[in-house]
Amino acid sequence: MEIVILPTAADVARTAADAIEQQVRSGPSVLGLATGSTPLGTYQELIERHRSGGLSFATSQAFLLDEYLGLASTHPQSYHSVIRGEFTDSVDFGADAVHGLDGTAKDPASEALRYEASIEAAGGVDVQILGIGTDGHIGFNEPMSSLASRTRIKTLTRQTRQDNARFFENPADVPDHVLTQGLGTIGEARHILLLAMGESKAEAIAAAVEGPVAAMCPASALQLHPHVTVLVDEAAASKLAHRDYYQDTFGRKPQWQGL
Ligand SMILES: N[C@@H]1[C@@H](O)[C@H](O)[C@@H](COP(=O)(O)O)O[C@@H]1O
Repeated sequence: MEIVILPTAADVARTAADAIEQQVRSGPSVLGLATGSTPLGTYQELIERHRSGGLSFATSQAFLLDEYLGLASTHPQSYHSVIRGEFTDSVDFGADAVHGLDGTAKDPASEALRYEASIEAAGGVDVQILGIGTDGHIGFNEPMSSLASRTRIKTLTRQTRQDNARFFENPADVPDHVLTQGLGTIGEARHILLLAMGESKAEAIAAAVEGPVAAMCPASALQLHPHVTVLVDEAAASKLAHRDYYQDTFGRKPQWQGL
């Protein structure tokens, strides 16, 4: 795991965009996209680089992490709609290149299997962007999710429903259930970028990075992954015990090869 502490949220967004740009410019790529407010600055950066820097996503594909059960892809708060509005419609992904889970599938268990198969058929995810919930969830893998879990239905905690209520007109409209890639599924991405900004994420980041690997903090499963880059601003890094070490080592690898 590489922990990169940056002065501001804008620096986190730029650095994440650098890693994604490098991947996309290397050839046809499969990106794993997260929703939530955390990656929005990164998506803005990528849109800007598409418009003014010629960055093209035309040969790339994207897979969403998760989806609310019961929301059609046309519902404004479905993650399908959100990712289109915040990112993918503003760049040049091909038609059908942005994949998501169908929240209205009649048989969610089959939908989960279909999704796993489609990620595999695409060759797996090259770079996965992740935010983190205040309780340490990634995707919608709430505490106590199996560290080996695959795409499946999950029930949201009260905390997550409260955290996400700000996106809905009425807090009671936040669905109880979701479909989410599992921790095992996410862990197959070849490079994972975990992003966090602000003090509200400081505890979750400390538990994910320095705590024990435990289902109580699903993001701690990332400690088992060979290539994770954690990009945090000062506030989100504020509860890390070994900040000095991370700051001393960043950029000083014997053979620096970027993120
Ligand atoms: N399923 C999403 C996660 O993918 C996201 O990381 C988390 C944090 O959201 P935010 O970035 O808005 O803090 O929220 C949701 O629960």
